[in-house]
Amino acid sequence: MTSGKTENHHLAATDGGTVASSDTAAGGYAAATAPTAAHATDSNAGAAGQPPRVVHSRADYLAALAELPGSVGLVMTMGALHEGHLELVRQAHTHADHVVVTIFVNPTQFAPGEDFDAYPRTLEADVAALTTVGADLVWAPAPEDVYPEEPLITLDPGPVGRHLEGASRPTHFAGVALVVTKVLNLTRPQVALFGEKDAQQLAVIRAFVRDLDMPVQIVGVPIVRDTDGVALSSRNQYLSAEERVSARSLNRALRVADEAAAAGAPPALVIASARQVLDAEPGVEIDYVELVDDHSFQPVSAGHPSGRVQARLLIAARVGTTRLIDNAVMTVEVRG
Ligand SMILES: Nc1ncnc2c1ncn2[C@@H]1O[C@H](COP(=O)(O)OP(=O)(O)OP(=O)(O)O)[C@@H](O)[C@H]1O
Ligand SMILES: CC(C)(CO)[C@@H](O)C(=O)[O-]
Ligand code: BAL
Repeated sequence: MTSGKTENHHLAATDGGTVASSDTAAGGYAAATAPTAAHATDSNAGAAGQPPRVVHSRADYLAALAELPGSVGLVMTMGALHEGHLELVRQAHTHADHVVVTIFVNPTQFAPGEDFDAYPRTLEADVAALTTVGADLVWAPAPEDVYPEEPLITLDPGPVGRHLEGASRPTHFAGVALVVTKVLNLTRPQVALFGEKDAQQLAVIRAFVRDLDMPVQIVGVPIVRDTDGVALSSRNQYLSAEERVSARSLNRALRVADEAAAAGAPPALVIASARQVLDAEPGVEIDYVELVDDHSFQPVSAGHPSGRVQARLLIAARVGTTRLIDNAVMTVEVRG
């Protein structure tokens, strides 16, 4: 887990934190090698500049995994890859001998009326982007490869997953937990990496892995932001130019809240300071602004033991019709 200080570097738009210039990795890599099913069998397999092997069926995936000697680092994505995803892949290389990336828009985590159909599907560009950072294997399954039979089991994400995203999207984390558990069981990686942009998802996955004694190390990767401070997200593609400017208010709200926290503001005022920024932004409608204890992921509210708390401020807001999330860690002073 990163410290508040480190995380705050990722809040600023141009402060030397991890920044990227585009929401799609694809644009910059248009000329790179097209996807190939041919297996790179030489010793450079998985190295930057080498196209990854791409498989689709479950059987081909299991067979390809069996050909990878040594440890595996897993990066699960829904595709439409950007620098945030590529950073997960880069970090995966530092944790394991081989990097496996899954690209799958998982239907079970979308509720009716959400953007499952509209979600961008850009496999060719994704594979080109992965070639620039290197990956050994890409699994891009169809729904029937992941769910050959209608699942009978529903996973309950528990208290970590019931509020915030879990309240706004009540079936979401059950779907995430299901697909993550299935892919971890099929892949059996030593390490799996997830982004802190989806901080609650990461907390839910950590809880599952801990409570079910799943033999994998979960690594969280700090948020990668664009040069204007907006957290990279595949859904940023939905924004108009005007909405994109409004979207900057999420990061701005986090920074203002962080300053309030650093000045000793109590939790309610930290939250209010962020709300004020978002309320003032035309075209932005708040879903939630909440401060949670970064360990328990429960709200830092009245009754929380007093002292300095490593907290995480989480925002979900609609910018036009696009729902965006963002968050940052900050140290908050709680007085009894
Ligand atoms: N800006 C980012 N910084 C760090 N990690 C990220 C970032 N964006 C996505 N990730 C991580 O990449 C993994 C795959 O995420 P996903 O494919 O849903 O991308 P996304 O950009 O979050 O898409 P969406 O727009 O649907 O939220 C997740 O672990 C997610 O947290
Ligand atoms: C973890 C994940 C790939 C599961 O579908 C998805 O929720 C995502 O992209 O964050
Ligand atoms: N990265 C989050 C996946 C989702 O919103 O479904």
